[in-house]
Amino acid sequence: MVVKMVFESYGVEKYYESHVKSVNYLARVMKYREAQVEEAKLGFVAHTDKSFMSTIHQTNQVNGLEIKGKDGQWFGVELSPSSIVVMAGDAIMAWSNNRIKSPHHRVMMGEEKGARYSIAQFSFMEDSLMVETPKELVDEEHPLLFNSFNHLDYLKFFSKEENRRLECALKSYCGA
Ligand SMILES: O=C(O)CCC(=O)C(=O)O
Ligand SMILES: [Fe+2]
Repeated sequence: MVVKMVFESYGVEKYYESHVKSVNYLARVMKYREAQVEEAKLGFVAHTDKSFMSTIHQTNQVNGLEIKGKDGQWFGVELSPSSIVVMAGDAIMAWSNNRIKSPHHRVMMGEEKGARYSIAQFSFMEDSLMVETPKELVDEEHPLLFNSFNHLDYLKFFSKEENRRLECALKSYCGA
């Protein structure tokens, strides 16, 4: 639904049908233990998602998700039991020619409130297709910033130890 709105808002809804037909989904259930000592608060290291789009649903009342804002400051998100976070991944950042940014996020755990549970779903483009910026999103003011790429090959690139520490893996992988 959100992806459809994004396609419509950029006037490229004609690509939406073929897009939804060519994404696969991966779901992951997470349990984060409460921090045992002051230093051990990091539940999930800061990262950007490598997906096209992600959704995160926290299944209990223990918050911990933090997002890095444009100003570089981290802020925590308080999630109600019914809320679903929609997070842009690296692939939609490339697709949108950098209009939509994939934010850095992490999970920080406190010591008191007990374990945190969440379910995340990630969408990925099928192997036979490329993540490609629609030509409508490229013009003189917005030159093409990312070359088209195979999504699974990008995941393989990122899974290599030496590429995990890159400041922006996407730019290193397919920056134009
Ligand atoms: O559990 C969360 O809130 C975030 C999980 C996450 O960022 C991820 O799995 O990529
Ligand atoms: Fe994530």
